[in-house]
Amino acid sequence: MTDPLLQIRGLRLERAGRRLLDDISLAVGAGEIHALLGGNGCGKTSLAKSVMGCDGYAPDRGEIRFVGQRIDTLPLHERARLGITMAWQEPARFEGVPVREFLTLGHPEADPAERLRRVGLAPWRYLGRMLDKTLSGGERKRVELAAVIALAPRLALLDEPAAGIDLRSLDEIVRVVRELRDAGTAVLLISHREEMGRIADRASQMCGGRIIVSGSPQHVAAQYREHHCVYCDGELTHDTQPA
Ligand SMILES: Nc1ncnc2c1ncn2[C@@H]1O[C@H](COP(=O)(O)OP(=O)(O)OP(=O)(O)O)[C@@H](O)[C@H]1O
Repeated sequence: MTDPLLQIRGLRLERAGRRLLDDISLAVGAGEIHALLGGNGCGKTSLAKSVMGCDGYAPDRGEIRFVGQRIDTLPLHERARLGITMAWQEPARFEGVPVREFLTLGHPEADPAERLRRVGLAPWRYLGRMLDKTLSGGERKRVELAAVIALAPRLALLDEPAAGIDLRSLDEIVRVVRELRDAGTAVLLISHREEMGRIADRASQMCGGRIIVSGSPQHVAAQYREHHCVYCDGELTHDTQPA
């Protein structure tokens, strides 16, 4: 890969005496889907939050570069301005916001109906709804993806876009993620579902805060299925080692 859009080197994150991220190195190219697979609690979301610049996730070691520029000390809003966006695993922060408003945040001139159509949702059915528990999981994921697409980000961090959704919705989400990639967005696709790895151009598997294998999606998915982790034996995270 020439000149990756996102380049992470030697990233370490320690919190509450635990090493949540341990020597993470990862590169994602422009217009590439990179799947980050791993079981519960292995550090996928923590890594995404470090890249996005969320409060409390500044790395203790290592660097994050975006288009060659160090971004690990920039605040979240500056990273967003550079074109990085994240779809949250738990979009609780937008609970109760009208769908129409959610899809035009910061862009009052935008057409929310067109945004819904792009993710296969009928505008007449959803524009009057709220982002709350009356939306099904799959509907909510699609509304969330519609908001990401609308931003046309250079890098989208998608945290479990397929969590809790049915097979039909999964097909829709796969289609939308591919469209995002085809429009030039680099995607870091976080999932614990092996089949999401298959839609990627490259993949990595995390375990215990480390990346234990990177390569072709087929290779990583096969490894993930077998879960041959050389670093841990079912431990969720590695305790911080004394210096
Ligand atoms: N700020 C924090 N302070 C202490 N521990 C944290 C913090 N953030 C995350 N953790 C812990 O770090 C580990 C990794 O969490 P993370 O959310 O990154 O995992 P994940 O791979 O995304 O898991 P899942 O698939 O279950 O969402 C978990 O054990 C979690 O409890």
